[in-house]
Amino acid sequence: MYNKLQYISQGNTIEEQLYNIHQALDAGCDWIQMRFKNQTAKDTFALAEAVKFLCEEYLANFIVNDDLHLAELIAADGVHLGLTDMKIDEARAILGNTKIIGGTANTFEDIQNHAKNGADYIGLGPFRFTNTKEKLSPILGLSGYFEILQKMKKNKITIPVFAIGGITLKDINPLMETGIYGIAVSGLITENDEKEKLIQQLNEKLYAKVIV
Ligand SMILES: Cc1ncc(COP(=O)(O)OP(=O)(O)O)c(N)n1
Ligand SMILES: Cc1ncsc1CCOP(=O)(O)O
Ligand SMILES: [Mg+2]
Repeated sequence: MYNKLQYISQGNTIEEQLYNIHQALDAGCDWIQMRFKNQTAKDTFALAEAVKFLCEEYLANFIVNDDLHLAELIAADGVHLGLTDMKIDEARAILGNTKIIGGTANTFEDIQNHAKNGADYIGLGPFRFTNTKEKLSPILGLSGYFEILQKMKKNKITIPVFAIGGITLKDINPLMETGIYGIAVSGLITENDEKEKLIQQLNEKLYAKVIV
């Protein structure tokens, strides 16, 4: 089973990225998604190699945002694909069944398609506005998650759903009550000065028993 907390990396340079990822690993994150936008192929490859090495050292899962070929090249644990990235079934055909493939969703229909096409998990969002990503899809809010998770239940779709977008500690209990599996966060961890304490608090809430 997957960890319930995924850290999405931040940083405009290789050094910033490595610093942030290292801090997250040190503080107890065991699932990293490397998200390094608008960079040269050379720098992205160099960062990916370094992150792979770090994640191996910390026994953490390592997935790459957007770039399936990079994930394949460096033998990452998987890839996260958005609605405008490579299609999930195409990615599955290339990566095989042993790698993790996550897919972004903003609607129930997106989830249906991803589940049918062989995704391992869904990143459903945005929960609320965030500065971390440009061109956000429509904001779902708690009611959006509730509606979509109810439809999943009705249609017996059981793929794990990770909430994403502007999530803070106090959002976790209400979000978990909608039936999500976990969360993917970037700013919350990157910008916190007491990361170890934060991650412990996040995990306590994420792994508390919730009856849905
Ligand atoms: C876990 C998770 N969920 C959603 C996203 C968003 O992916 P995408 O829509 O492709 O946007 P970018 O991250 O590529 O800007 C994600 N990265 N991770
Ligand atoms: C990648 C992505 N996709 C939807 S919101 C988002 C950013 C999440 O980052 P943060 O946790 O800082 O809001
Ligand atoms: Mg993407």
